[in-house]
Amino acid sequence: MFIGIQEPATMSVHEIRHPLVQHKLGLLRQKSLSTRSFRQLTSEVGSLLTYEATSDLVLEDYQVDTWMGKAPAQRIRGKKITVVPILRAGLGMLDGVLGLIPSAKVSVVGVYRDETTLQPVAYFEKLAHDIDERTALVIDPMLATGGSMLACIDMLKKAGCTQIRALVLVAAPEGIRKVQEAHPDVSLYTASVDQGLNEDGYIMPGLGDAGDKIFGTK
Ligand SMILES: O=P(O)(O)OC[C@H]1O[C@H](OP(=O)(O)OP(=O)(O)O)[C@H](O)[C@@H]1O
Ligand SMILES: O=c1cc[nH]c(=O)[nH]1
Ligand SMILES: [Mg+2]
Repeated sequence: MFIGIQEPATMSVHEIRHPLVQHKLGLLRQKSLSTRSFRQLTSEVGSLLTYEATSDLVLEDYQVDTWMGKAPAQRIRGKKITVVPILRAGLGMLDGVLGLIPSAKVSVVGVYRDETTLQPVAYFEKLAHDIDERTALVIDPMLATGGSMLACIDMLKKAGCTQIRALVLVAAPEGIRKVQEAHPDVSLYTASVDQGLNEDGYIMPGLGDAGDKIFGTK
């Protein structure tokens, strides 16, 4: 029997208004931020989004042996999670997510957005062999047009994965709509639903090019 998180029939969008998340998001938006600080904050917000996205994991009761004998305790039932970073920028959130779920399997997906057409180009896929039994937490700092997230979800579903949650630092309404229409069963956790996209497909105000900021490539 699959024991995981039960997904609602329609896509739910969770904008996490927690003060720590909003404070860190403000810092991430600063124009002059070092690669080191951007990387650190991306990981921290990734961790806080994970905390929210796992708040309905199913618990089971058990007895723990303590210093004074048996005592009632609870543990997560199943523990079947795979984290799915979308290369490259998704790697920036991975440490933070694994900090809270250290034993999760990691399924890596490579997708980049063609700079001219804005269309997603899938180039890598290495998924947990039992992904059909796992809840997937897809991580990517940016949901812009939604093309990259859609390409990733398509890969996961093709491999038999039925429980998918997307964790992004910032989301554009255009991308949310696209994912919502194609995959209403996928829930989204984000620090901010931003204003929208500019003519180059960048999120406004967004974070700029997250991949370049995490890896220091521009
Ligand atoms: O919603 P979309 O319009 O598809 O855009 C979002 C994608 O763009 C960025 O990746 P990018 O293509 O820059 O690749 P990188 O992470 O390797 O820099 C970002 O990390 C998302 O994956
Ligand atoms: O605003 C955006 C859009 C796509 N990719 C980014 O890194 N930033
Ligand atoms: Mg990039």
